[in-house]
This record gives sequence, structure tokens and C-alpha cells, in this order.
Amino acid sequence: MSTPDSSLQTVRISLAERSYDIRIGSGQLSDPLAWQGLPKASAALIVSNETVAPLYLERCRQQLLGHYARVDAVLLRDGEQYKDWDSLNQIFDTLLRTASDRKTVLVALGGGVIGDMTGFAAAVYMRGVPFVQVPTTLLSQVDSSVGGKTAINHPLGKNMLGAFYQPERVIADLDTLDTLPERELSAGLAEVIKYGPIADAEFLAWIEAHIDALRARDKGALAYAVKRSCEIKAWVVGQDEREQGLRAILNFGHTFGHAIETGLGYGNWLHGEAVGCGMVLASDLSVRKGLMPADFLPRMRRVIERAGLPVTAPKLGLQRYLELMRVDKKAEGGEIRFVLIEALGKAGMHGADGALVDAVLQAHCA
Ligand SMILES: NC(=O)c1ccc[n+]([C@@H]2O[C@H](COP(=O)([O-])OP(=O)(O)OC[C@H]3O[C@@H](n4cnc5c(N)ncnc54)[C@H](O)[C@@H]3O)[C@@H](O)[C@H]2O)c1
Ligand SMILES: O=C(O)C(=O)C[C@@H](O)[C@H](O)[C@H](O)COP(=O)(O)O
Ligand SMILES: [Zn+2]
Repeated sequence: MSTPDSSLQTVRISLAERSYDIRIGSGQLSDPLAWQGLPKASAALIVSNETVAPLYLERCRQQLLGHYARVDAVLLRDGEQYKDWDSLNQIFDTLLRTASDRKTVLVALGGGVIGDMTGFAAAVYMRGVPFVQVPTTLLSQVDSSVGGKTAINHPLGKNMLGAFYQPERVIADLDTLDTLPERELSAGLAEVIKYGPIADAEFLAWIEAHIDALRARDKGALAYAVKRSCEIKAWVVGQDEREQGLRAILNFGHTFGHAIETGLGYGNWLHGEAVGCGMVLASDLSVRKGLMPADFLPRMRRVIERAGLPVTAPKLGLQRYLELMRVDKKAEGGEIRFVLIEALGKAGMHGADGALVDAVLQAHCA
């Protein structure tokens, strides 16, 4: 398998009239071609945060000024704990204070928290305005900017309030990853790893062979990881935009992961950390249910650990885990459903009785 360089690669999301391109490459923020052909409007609003704005806001604003007479910005507080109504309202307040009309283009500049909130704001402001994703974390480039899931958190559950709403374009500049803290890079690797067991056994092997290069931020390795992840996500979303079935495989590790995030309080563990650890637990469940051979668990644990992610889950107690997982969006009629691996590159939904979940938690919690 070749490792391409970081010059422009485009992945298409095919969703009829909601189709769009993901542009992946170095220098995209400063490339006028990346910003051409966006919806016509008199104004754009950049939504970012206090950490990302000093790094990339001006470059983004300059590009947008070539297309829109007015370019405003709203900077939200930084952190998963602020993915809430207050932050969302800050976006609406800015839009209304500036008398922004229904053609105004929202531009999400930042990681998944900014992207999810900006997308939700775009879905509901005046019943829908266009938006563009400019993801600046590895996690947002490989996953959250793509596919149109938008949301805010509720104190009782992750991403509980949201909408399916597709962006007009995704502009993923690989150079923004240069400034990403190491812990955030590792968090992004969790979602990269996810795509292997659920959809592409060869990609899992590639990740194992390139995990050190990815952590060292080798641009070619990152370019391939972002492109292949987006291709897999595009393949899934193109078939099942609104998660009627297949799309749920993208939730591998998330049933346990979201419980960890909510249970510990948003922001204590990063989303990618919780998903990484959640994949260890879900891999164990896949083995205990007889779907996968025993060596699958140590294989997954090793690659997740090598990515710099936690592999031991917090001890919240069986009852608390069950309570948290019962509000997961995949649960039906009170039955918790897990995405489990059925063969390398193939996943499906499965129930598990309390005793089995308890055994998994006993094995991995500390
Ligand atoms: N919509 C989806 O399909 C989807 C998919 C996966 C995750 N998510 C959501 O995404 C969120 C996690 O996203 P995330 O991991 O990007 O976290 P994040 O948005 O909190 O960003 C991580 C941190 O990195 C900072 N940052 C961003 N870009 C930077 C850069 N280039 N240099 C330096 N610092 C930078 C941010 O300010 C923040 O502190 C969660 O809320 C999760 O639920 C959504
Ligand atoms: O795009 C999807 O579908 C995913 O499940 C991607 C996940 O990585 C992401 O964390 C998503 O936000 C989780 O969705 P949710 O419906 O469980 O909130
Ligand atoms: Zn996720």
C-alpha cells in the first residue's frame, strides 16, 4: 500500500443534491481554489474558539473576504463541556445582532466541538443556512467534519440534541495538525483505528505498521490516514445518511465511550480517548460473544495503546455504566445494543446481557 504525499486529494460524499467534496492537503487554508464556488451570499460568519482563532482565523477570514462583503467571527469557549445551549446561543446571538440573512454562510473553524455546534446552528438558524467545515484536529479531519451529524451534549447524554445536516464542503488543511497537542493527535488516532476493524482489515494492518510515523506527524502517513478514513466514512454515509442501519458501525467503541465521557463529566476524558478505551471493551465483548477469535482483543489493545490512548476504563460501577448506556441512541426499548466486530473489516449490532457486560467491565476497569 503506498503512502501518498500531502498534495491535494479530494474525496466525494455522494448524497444526491447534498453531495460535496472533502479537500485534503497541505496549504489548503491559503489556497484560493479551496474557497472558490461556495454558496453566494453577502456575509459569512466564522465560528471558532479562543485556542484556534489566534492560529488560523486571519487566514480563513482573508480567503472569505475574497467572496463575501462581510465576514464576522464569533469565538466560543474551548472545551467539550461548552458543547451546550449557551455556546449555541452565542452563535444565534451573533447572527441576529448582525442581522444575518438566510443565505449567510457559517464556517466552522476548529475541531469536532466547533464543527458539531456550527453544523447544528446552521441546521436551525432561519430553518437552515449553508455551512462549511474547516476541521483543524486530526479527529475532525478523519471523522466529525464529514457526514452531517451535528449536535450538542445534554448533561445526561452525549450528542443528544442535534440534526443531520450536511456541509457544503470540507476543507482539511493537514498543516493545521502541526500545532495540535500530542494528546489531541492520539485522540484523533482512535477514530482512525476504528475504520480498520469495522470496514477494512488491510487499513488496520497499515495503521499498525505506521502508528509511530503517524504519532511523529509524518505528513505522508497523515495524508493517507485522513484520505482513507474519509473514503470509508463516505462509503458508509453514502449508503445510510441518517443511520437507519449500516451507519451505526461508525459507533464502534462509542457505547462504552460515550458512557465514560458523560460519567466522568464532559472534558475529563477526550472523546477519542473514551472511544479508544471503548473499542478495547467492545473488542472483548466481540470475543466473549464468540464473534472473533481470542487474539483479536490483544491486537486491538496493543494498537490503541501504541496510539497513546488509555486502555483501562474508569471504575464507574456496572449499574452506572448500564444507566448511562441505556440512553445511547442505538438502544431500543431499553435494550442496549453494541457495535461488535464479526470478522476483520465487518461489524454489526448485538445485544449483550448484564453478566457479559459485567465480565467485560471487571476485566478492564481500574
Ligand atoms: N459529528 C460527528 O460525526 C463526530 C464524529 C466524531 C466526533 N465528534 C465530536 O467531536 C468532538 C471531538 O472533536 P475534537 O477531538 O476535534 O475535539 P475539540 O474540538 O475539542 O478539539 C480539541 C482541542 O484542540 C484544539 N485545537 C483544534 N485545532 C487545533 C490546532 N490545529 N492546533 C492546536 N489546537 C487545536 C481545540 O481548541 C481543543 O482544545 C466531540 O464532541 C465528539 O462528540 C463528532
Ligand atoms: O458519523 C457517525 O455516524 C459516527 O457515529 C461517528 C462518531 O465517531 C461520532 O462520535 C458521532 O458523533 C457519534 O454519533 P452519535 O449518534 O452516537 O452521537
Ligand atoms: Zn466518535
